[in-house]
Amino acid sequence: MEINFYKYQGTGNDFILIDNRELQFPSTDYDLVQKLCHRQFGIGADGLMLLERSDRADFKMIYYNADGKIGSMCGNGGRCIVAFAHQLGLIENNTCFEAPDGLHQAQIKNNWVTLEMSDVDEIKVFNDYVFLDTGSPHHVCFKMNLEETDVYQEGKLIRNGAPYFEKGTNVNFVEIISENELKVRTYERGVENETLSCGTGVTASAISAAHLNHTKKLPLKIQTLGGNLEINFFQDKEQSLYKNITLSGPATFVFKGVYSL
Ligand SMILES: N[C@H](CCC[C@H](N)C(=O)O)C(=O)O
Repeated sequence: MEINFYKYQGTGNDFILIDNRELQFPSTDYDLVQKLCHRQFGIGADGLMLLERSDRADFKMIYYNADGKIGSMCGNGGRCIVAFAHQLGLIENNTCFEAPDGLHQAQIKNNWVTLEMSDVDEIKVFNDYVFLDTGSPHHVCFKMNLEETDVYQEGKLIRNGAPYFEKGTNVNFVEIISENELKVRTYERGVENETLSCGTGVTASAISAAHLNHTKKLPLKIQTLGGNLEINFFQDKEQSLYKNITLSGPATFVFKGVYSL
């Protein structure tokens, strides 16, 4: 069997994309997904996405983490699948697609994709961290010096510890740069490592920073190891309600190929 795939990256968060409108991909073969994502034995990626038909939107996004398991929402992946649908000629500049956490509106201009994220109406603030769900679960903590943070070791401990344990969480470390700029580094569950960028993580970090009054202006500009992203939203702080949240940044086609089983 041959698998035609496309490789995309959004600020260095990289994905294998497969056009599965004919449902030819063995979508419950999680070992195969893990193998395809493997950096030494496969194509190599942080995650894999299937583009399928949807009966209520332009297309449907199925997302797997690099460990082969079905993941929750992926923000950079969502931006990349919009660029992929555009490359396939499936959409023009505006789209609405189905993702693990519901319907998403998005816009593409050249290789810049603006993706509307799910509303956030629950933010748990603890002494030394914030927890919220932006389509995927995120633990957010603030650091004075991100360059010196051991994201892998600290992230792994938090991801596997209480109260998350096996189900896990993604873990974000955030440094405030100015009233509308942040630096974010993320340990991703399902990849079980630091990735160069995490879209739902950057979204969670931006909302947490605004919620704690660390930032004052919008849009927020976020630096990740793999490039810059932008976050905007409407904020009703008293209600802990954040809506019309958008994540914007580049989504780039890298190469396509054929994998033989
Ligand atoms: N890289 C992704 C997050 C993937 C979510 C995954 N790590 C999980 O929690 O299942 C992003 O850009 O939002």
